[in-house]
Amino acid sequence: MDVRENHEELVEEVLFTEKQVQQAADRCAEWLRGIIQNQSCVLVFYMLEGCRRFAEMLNHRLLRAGVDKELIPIRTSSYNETTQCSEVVKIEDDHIQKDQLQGRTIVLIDDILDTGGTMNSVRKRMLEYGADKVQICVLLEREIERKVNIKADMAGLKTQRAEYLAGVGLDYKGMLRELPYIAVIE
Ligand SMILES: O=P(O)(O)OC[C@H]1O[C@H](OP(=O)(O)OP(=O)(O)O)[C@H](O)[C@@H]1O
Ligand code: HPA
Repeated sequence: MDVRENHEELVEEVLFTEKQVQQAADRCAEWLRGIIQNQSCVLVFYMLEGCRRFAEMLNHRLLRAGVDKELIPIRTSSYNETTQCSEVVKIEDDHIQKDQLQGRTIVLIDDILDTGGTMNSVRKRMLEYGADKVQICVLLEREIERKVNIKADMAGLKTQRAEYLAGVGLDYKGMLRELPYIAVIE
C-alpha cells in the first residue's frame, strides 16, 4: 500500500514493532488456550472495530494449536473518530443470547485497555446478564491511574506512555488501523 494512503506520515515513533506485536499475540493466545482448555463453557467476546485484527491473530494461533473456539464480536464505541473517550459507551449486543451467559466464565478481548471505560461497561453488562466471572485480555494495556477499577488479567504489551497510539487495529480519527506495528501519533 502507498505510504500516503496509509497515512504513515502521521507516525511520530514506532512504540512496538511488528515482531513485538506478533510475540505479544503469541503470549495472549497461549493464555487464552489455557483458559479455554482448563474451564468448561467459556465464552469469548471481542470488541469491534479495533479488536478485529487482534482477534484474527488469536484465532489463527488457537487453530494452529488445535483449538477451534468461536470468538464472538460485540460492537462498542466510545471514541467516535475523536481522540477523547466519551462517558457513554455504545454496546451493540442484540445478537447475544443472554440466557446463555448465566453462570459462565466470560473472556473479554480488546486491542487496548486505556481509560477502561469500554471494558468496564461491557464487563458490567455481562455480569448483569448473569455471567459468573469475567476475565480480560488485551493486546496493550496503558498503565495509568484510572477512574474505574479495572485491570487486564492478561496484557500482551504494556506502556506508561500517555500519547495517542495507532496501528494493529487502533485508529487515529479512522486512519492507521492497518499499520502492522503500534505507533505514537504526532
Ligand atoms: O479503555 P478505553 O479508554 O475505553 O479505550 C479502549 C477502547 O477504545 C477503542 O475503541 P473505540 O471506541 O475507539 O472504537 P473502535 O473499536 O471502533 O475503534 C479501543 O478499540 C477500545 O475498545
Ligand atoms: O491511544 C489510543 N489509540 C487508539 N484508540 C484508542 N482507544 C483508546 N485509546 C486509544
